[in-house]
Amino acid sequence: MGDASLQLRSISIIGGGAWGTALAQTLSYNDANVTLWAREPEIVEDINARHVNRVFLPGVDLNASIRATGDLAKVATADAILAVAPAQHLRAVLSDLARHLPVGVPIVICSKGIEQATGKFMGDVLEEVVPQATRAVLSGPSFAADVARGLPSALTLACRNEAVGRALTASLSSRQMRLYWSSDVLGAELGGSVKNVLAIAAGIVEGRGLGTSAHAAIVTRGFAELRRFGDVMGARPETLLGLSGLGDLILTCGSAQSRNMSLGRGLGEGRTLSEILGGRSAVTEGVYTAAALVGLARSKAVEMPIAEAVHEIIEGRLGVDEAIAGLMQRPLKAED
Ligand SMILES: NC(=O)C1=CN([C@@H]2O[C@H](COP(=O)(O)OP(=O)(O)OC[C@H]3O[C@@H](n4cnc5c(N)ncnc54)[C@H](O)[C@@H]3O)[C@@H](O)[C@H]2O)C=CC1
Ligand SMILES: O=C(CO)COP(=O)(O)O
Repeated sequence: MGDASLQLRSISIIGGGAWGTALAQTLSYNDANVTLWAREPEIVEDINARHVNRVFLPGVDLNASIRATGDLAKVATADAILAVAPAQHLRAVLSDLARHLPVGVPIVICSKGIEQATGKFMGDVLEEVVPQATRAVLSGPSFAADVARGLPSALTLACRNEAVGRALTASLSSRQMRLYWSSDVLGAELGGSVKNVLAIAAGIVEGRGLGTSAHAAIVTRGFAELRRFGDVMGARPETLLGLSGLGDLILTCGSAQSRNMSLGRGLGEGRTLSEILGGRSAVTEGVYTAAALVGLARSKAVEMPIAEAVHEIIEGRLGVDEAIAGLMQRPLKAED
């Protein structure tokens, strides 16, 4: 599959967190030079000198061919760029990168979130900041630690330009990471953003000891919210039912390996948000996306009671038990 003329010989990854590092690791075994941009000089040093990222991906020996840099100009000339900074910082990083970029370079959004200040998805942020780029999204069920260890995974690669999309799918797939091409860019990034908020709810249910029946209920009704929101936003139903939607929801809600799920679990156990966030350096996207998601849903008159409850708990306006009682006592209605 793919257009040989678009074969990627060099790939740059913007973001030296767990996911950027895991992607660098898996792609370094394909036939491409991989360069990772990290914001922290100690991570650049760790990767170049010791082939590890002890802060964000401890315990993984990285391929010595991966080069790291703190200079955005050095990563701008690659055949494709993977953008993996946290959602609330992506605009700033892309703005710094923009002036170094050639026209038409494919930029693949791998971050999952909605910008709080604007309510925009990352693809829209990219289009605003780097209008000359070809936009793509890589999303699906994939814990960085699994991918970095070479365990099998399957993800969606979305790009409206079919030739570029198929070329990216071919070049970024590996024996361990199987990609499926889609032209639904918004649908592919919507699932990954919304599931982080829903995973906090699933974690709360677990932390509160509400049982596996309640867990199944929250994931299923959460998916109903994701689908309702996706329909109104213009995502395709098959995308929402695919890897980037239902697939990532199942993964993230079902494992405490998820930062979002484990944060919810902590809240359910009675810990405060600041206690939980104070003890971690990793980004927990759902905490920041919840407000943006609820704002967008309200503006489009989409009912999302679970996302609303998560938002109210995060804002400190609602207790966990009140939120659960509120969800259980909503007026009875047809299942949709
Ligand atoms: N970790 C995972 O398993 C996966 C993560 N993702 C997504 O990838 C994105 C990045 O997450 P991770 O790599 O896990 O991050 P991480 O939690 O491992 O590391 C935090 C990252 O945030 C960066 N950062 C902190 N402050 C910043 C600032 N002011 N400006 C720019 N960058 C800043 C750090 O440099 C570091 O790269 C997120 O949107 C996440 O949802 C997607 C799939 C899997
Ligand atoms: O997006 C992810 C898996 O697909 C990672 O989820 P967390 O950010 O909740 O750890």
